[in-house]
Amino acid sequence: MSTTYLLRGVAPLGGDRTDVRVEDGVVAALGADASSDGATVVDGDGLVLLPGLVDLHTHLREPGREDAETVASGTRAAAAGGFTAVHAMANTSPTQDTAGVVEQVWRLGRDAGWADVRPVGAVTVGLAGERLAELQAMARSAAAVRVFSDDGKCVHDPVLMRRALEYVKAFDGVIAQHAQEPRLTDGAQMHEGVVSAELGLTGWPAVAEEAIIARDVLLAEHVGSRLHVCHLSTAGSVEIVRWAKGRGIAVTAEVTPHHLFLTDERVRGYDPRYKVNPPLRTAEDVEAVRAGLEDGTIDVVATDHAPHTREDKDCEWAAAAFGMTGLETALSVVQATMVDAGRLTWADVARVLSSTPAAIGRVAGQGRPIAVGEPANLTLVDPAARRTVVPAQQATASVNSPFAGTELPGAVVATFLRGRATVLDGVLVDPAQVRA
Ligand SMILES: NC(=O)N[C@@H](CC(=O)O)C(=O)O
Ligand SMILES: [Zn+2]
Ligand SMILES: [Zn+2]
Repeated sequence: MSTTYLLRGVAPLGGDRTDVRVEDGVVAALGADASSDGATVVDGDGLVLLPGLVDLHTHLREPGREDAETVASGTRAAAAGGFTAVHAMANTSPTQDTAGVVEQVWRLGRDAGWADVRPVGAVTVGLAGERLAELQAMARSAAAVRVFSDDGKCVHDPVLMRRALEYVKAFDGVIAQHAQEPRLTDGAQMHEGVVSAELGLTGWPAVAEEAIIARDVLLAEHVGSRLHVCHLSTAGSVEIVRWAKGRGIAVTAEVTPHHLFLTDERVRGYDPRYKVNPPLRTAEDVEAVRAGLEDGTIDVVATDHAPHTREDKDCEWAAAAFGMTGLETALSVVQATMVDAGRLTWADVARVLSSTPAAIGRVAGQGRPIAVGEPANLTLVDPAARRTVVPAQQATASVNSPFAGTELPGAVVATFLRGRATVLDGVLVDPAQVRA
């Protein structure tokens, strides 16, 4: 029998305080109807209750790079960050380009029990950009793939991109594009601008991202399919997506926490923790992505949690891998940059970090309203908490956080996956112990 919880005096979506009873995996009662009989009481004084967070863009690294992360360690990090579902990116080894591999990842997630794992299927075989992977077989597999991406690589061949967009319509899928024209980013090490010129590093121009997004929204319009833009990072990209939405094109876009917070000025110290794809941009770009998230042009915040081993990160700038961890700091960064700045409400946070990513990924039972009878996928947050990020204390198996040593607002007090606590009193609760 599962534990029953009474969340006392919590503020759903930051609104009025109420009691919430969690029983048998669902929200069983609200307000005066929510009795504490037989329940473990959680004091919710000052706490905001959100639907469990859903990440559209997570690298779990298994199979292939279990030295950087596993499905178990990555989903543990997800639970610690308040997530109840993650989309596991396809750039594993072997690539998630067959029904067999996506089912393996889905099963590892189910067995670990920390969060729902929705594998992303590769668009092309081996991410090579040459021929389409078995999209339909992945969609029809137990993993029920709906999001397809060659993330890390761009589907740069327009004919292949057109075919992929056409093909996924049959099973309500979406192509999530890593928008990067490869010929314009050959050997690029950071954002192309004033700082790259001063440092003498090969630059990565904004147009390399914007040209692909412009092409893809037109392709999506032409074939009448859904397009999702991964980790959009420039002011020009925001403008193109705003234009496309105005035209009625079915495009959605995500921004990462790090692109909401950090600029290319960080690269001056040559610390590879700040090396990421797409690169950290300018202060003007940061303001544009914040404004885009505020006005709804950008639909989603997605972590692009990209764990790397010390060997792959602790080296000279040019040799270091691209990527930063993010699952355990995402909510705090969104609070710092958007909520505390008065640009998003907690209800907006629920939209950009839960209901909209769940809708884009067609994730059943996640991102739902906090209402009686709904699955109890919930996150309880203390917005008044402050903490300094210490990567070695995080649940992720890697330490490449760009926020190490930074003080951030907010803390996850509890996470519930279908009524079972994966985090309680700010401490991870091992699913294996609950089952035993
Ligand atoms: N974001 C990154 O810098 N790296 C990602 C790939 C990606 O998201 O493009 C990775 O897999 O390490
Ligand atoms: Zn990417
Ligand atoms: Zn990625």
